[in-house]
Amino acid sequence: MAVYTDVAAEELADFLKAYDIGEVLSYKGIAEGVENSNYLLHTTSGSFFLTLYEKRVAIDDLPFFLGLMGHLATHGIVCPQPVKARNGETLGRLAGRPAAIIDFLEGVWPRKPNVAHCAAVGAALAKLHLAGRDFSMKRVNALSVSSWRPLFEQVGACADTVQPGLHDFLKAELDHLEAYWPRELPGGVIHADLFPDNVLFLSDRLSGLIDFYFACHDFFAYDVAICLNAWCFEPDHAFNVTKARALLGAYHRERALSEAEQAALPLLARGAALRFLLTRLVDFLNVPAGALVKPKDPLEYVRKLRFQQRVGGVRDYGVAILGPVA
Ligand SMILES: Nc1ncnc2c1ncn2[C@@H]1O[C@H](COP(=O)(O)OP(=O)(O)O)[C@@H](O)[C@H]1O
Ligand SMILES: N[C@@H](CCOP(=O)(O)O)C(=O)O
Repeated sequence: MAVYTDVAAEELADFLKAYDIGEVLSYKGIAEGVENSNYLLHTTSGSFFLTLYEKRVAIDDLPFFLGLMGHLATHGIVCPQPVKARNGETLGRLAGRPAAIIDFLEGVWPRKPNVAHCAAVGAALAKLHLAGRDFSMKRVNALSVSSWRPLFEQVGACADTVQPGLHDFLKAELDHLEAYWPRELPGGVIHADLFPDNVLFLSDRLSGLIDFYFACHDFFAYDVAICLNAWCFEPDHAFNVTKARALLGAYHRERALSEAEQAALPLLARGAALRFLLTRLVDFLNVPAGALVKPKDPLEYVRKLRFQQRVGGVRDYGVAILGPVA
């Protein structure tokens, strides 16, 4: 459950006066997600999603996120569209937080992703990267390699209360990544959080991408690495090369991964694992009093990072070097 900010019915009714989406019939806090306060909103005009943006979303970044969703839709990417108030604005303020209403997408996120899901996500990610090439707004990745040491220092010795020895493990990994992080790879707009809970399916068809609140400019292959970690491990923590091959192959057919991107993938996957390990650690150690949220397990990403540390090359992802696309 992620509701950090409660919304009183009177506040909501007043907020909705600025919109042309009918009268409230019901609104309920959403049990999923950990970053923002989300409500499923039913009005006499239909179903919507109301999001109150919390600590990790900077208000100045919201025009980028909301503008990106609008831009991607013009390129055929199915994603939520921000609802404009009568004054044309997509961003408002509710219960003391920046807030927006976006349309509700039908679909279910896969709790047990299969190989077909991984192929669909690989293709969708490549299409998203291509669609973002002419998006005019820019946003630096606030959670790239330069942000990881401050997160590590914020956690400090408390890391060892989560797992003995974790502090030194994190420090060694951070030193390595800062020393070897790639300087130059193809980049552009990336989603940066395309986990299964942010990809909706209707039956076996991918029906929508959601949660663009970490979207930014960074290496395309880094976004691929995030998906390798998020989609290609089994509940018993084993890496599934069939899923990885499906995801990488589908991506490559839409947007060819260069040899340099393929060579960098294992290191990028280590960085992607460390990034989510650090934010999960911070959240795990700092659950706000009274917040209705179930923090995600940092140790899941310790295991994923240890796997990625042992990867020697893309062959360990089940693919030979991906050649030119026919
Ligand atoms: N526009 C939408 N349409 C349908 N479901 C949505 C939409 N946005 C979010 N959800 C649902 O709410 C959950 C939490 O949303 P998400 O944006 O991931 O949370 P957070 O704001 O914490 O990142 C998602 O996993 C999904 O199930
Ligand atoms: N996907 C991240 C945390 C952010 O999750 P969200 O559902 O709030 O977008 C993770 O799994 O650590």
